[in-house]
Amino acid sequence: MAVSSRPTDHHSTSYMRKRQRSFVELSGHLPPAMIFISLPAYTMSVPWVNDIRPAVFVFLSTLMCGGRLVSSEIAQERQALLDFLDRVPHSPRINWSSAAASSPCDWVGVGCDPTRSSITSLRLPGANLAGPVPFDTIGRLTNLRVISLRSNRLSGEVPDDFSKLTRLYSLYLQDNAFSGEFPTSVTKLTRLNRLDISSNSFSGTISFSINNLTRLTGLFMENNLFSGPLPSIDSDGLIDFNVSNNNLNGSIPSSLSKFPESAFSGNPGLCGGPMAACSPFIGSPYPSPGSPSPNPPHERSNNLATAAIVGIAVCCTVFSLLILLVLLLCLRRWQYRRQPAEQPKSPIVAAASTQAVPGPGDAGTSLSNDGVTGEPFEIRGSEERNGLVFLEGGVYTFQLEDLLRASADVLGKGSIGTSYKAVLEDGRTVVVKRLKHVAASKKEFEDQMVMLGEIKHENLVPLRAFFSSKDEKLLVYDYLPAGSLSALLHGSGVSGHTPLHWDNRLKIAIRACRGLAHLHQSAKVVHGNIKSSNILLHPDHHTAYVSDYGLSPIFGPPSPPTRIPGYRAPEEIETQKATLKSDVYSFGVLLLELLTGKAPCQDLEVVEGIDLPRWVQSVVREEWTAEVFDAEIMRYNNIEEELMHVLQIAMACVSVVPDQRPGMAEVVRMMEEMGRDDSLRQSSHDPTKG
Ligand SMILES: Nc1ncnc2c1ncn2[C@@H]1O[C@H](COP(=O)(O)OP(=O)(O)OP(=O)(O)O)[C@@H](O)[C@H]1O
Repeated sequence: MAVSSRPTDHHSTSYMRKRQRSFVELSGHLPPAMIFISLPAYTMSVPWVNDIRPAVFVFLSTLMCGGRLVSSEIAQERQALLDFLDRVPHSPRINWSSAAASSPCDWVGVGCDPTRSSITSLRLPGANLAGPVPFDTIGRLTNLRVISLRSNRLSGEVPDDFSKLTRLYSLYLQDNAFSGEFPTSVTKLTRLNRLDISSNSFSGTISFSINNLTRLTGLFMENNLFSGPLPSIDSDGLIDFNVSNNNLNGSIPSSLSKFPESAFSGNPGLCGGPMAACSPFIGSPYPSPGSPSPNPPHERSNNLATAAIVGIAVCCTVFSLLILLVLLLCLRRWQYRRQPAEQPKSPIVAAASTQAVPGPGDAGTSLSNDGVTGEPFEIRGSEERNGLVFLEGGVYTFQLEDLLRASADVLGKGSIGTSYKAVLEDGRTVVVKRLKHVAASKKEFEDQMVMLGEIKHENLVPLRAFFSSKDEKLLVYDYLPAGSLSALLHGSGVSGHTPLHWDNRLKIAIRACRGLAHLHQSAKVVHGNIKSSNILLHPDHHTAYVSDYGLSPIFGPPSPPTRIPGYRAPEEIETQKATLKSDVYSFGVLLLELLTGKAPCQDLEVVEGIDLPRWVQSVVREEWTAEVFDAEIMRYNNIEEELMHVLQIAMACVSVVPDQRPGMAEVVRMMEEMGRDDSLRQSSHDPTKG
């Protein structure tokens, strides 16, 4: 077959697969321009399309470029890229082909505009690039919006012709060996939104011309050798700023004093702002050009007698020590008062943060998407950033643009959409759920999300943010690296099945039902989709968090037909409406799943899994109760009583008649009755305790 005879390159194939998974590209609801971008990525999954891609490219280019084979602009940009690669040592995975029919838009790390007529992004993080960036190579790519050359071994100065990249809005050069003075060429890029030159060897003073970059939201210059005073930087739009670990000195300009101490630490000569107060001898911040320059210290000293200077110095030192002492005391009092009001760190975020930052080679696979925009709107208790609404108590500071640029892996396709693990440029990981077939109006959707965002419980996965436009509905959650109960019990994809002790099963059950009881009682919210893939776990494998709650109202009734039938109560299947009591039924099935280790029926058509309640009933009726339990947990001693107790609770939950099922609070009470829960209750507020 043509497919097998075609030479394949492992790296480019895996890159293309990653491109396919970018959640922006996988849209079924994107604006037409974005669908056009997506098309090449989609087609990669069809092998024969891959074979005819070069021909199709030539044909389309001919059409679009009025008969010319490739537009002259992209041809020049293509040559600039080849010149760059020719002169810079690089990893073999960058296999850009100089063959005439090869479009740069299909090359690893290169992104183009929707008409494929110009190159708009160059992302080569961790690509083993070494040595200086040659002049007159990247500088010729004047249509670039994003450059990411981070985590390489690039050295020397940033070429002057970077100043020609005036359309650039993100420049990531961190984690290289660049040196020389502050790269003033970048201060001509007035559209820059993010500039990261951290972890390099830049030296000298930070140029005041940085103030030309009026659109900056993130400026990262930490871990360099910058010295001298910090210029007064206009920080109105700046959200992220860092100059830590340099050799800067002098007082921190008031415009920057809103940033935390960590943004300045590691500069022993810096003072003022969030750092210790300056001594009266330390000059005011680096003046802006044009402002009268203060007398240099040596001139002043010439005017004073040595004895007077010594006298003044001693007095001032004593005086400043006293002031410092008073300030420290005030600070301690202030911190003491502030402590109880501080937002507790979410255990989920803590768990997520234990996840390693992805390797440099993992990133840089998604496209920015100018097509996804939402009208700004105001919602009480939330913060809107570029269409992305962060809900109350939010712990994230990224923007929609960052999310769209993040590399994304499909975690799974569920009944209501697809979930992606999105790794942001700064290494943070979140889960983005892209919903499909939402029936609610924009207002209803937003109201429901804001209401869900207000629900807080230690066993519920909090909804962090959402995005809503006519064609697109996205939800953002914390990423839980340990995955779901379903994956642990039944194995998932490559990860095989992991044994789960009875103790842990019991703790998971108790914690999940506490989360559900909170939903039902305090928030009066029906979960609507309880199942083991919606019970997410802490790496300790016994702390559980219930996810995906309260989404039913935005879909129907009828509820999405693809919901797993094995968890659905008989009346729910009939009426297509989830209720508090149908949740109890689903939780009963979940308990049976924990007891039996068997997966409930997944699909009514393809017989997969079993009708757990009916199967358990039939086995128990024939007095083979012991056969019900998972052989894996039967290895433990003295647990029979607990097994029977949980089995009874489960069977009560799966009663056919809804009124005969207990309420969720009652289920919690019965589960806690076993007396196994004391340690849980103590530790439940402290995620560090087992
Ligand atoms: N916050 C998260 N952290 C880690 N994994 C998650 C997270 N949310 C979902 N997942 C996992 O991603 C996969 C897909 O989840 P998704 O919720 O889209 O589908 P589902 O749970 O299988 O079905 P449904 O859409 O009906 O809830 C599942 O294996 C789920 O356990």
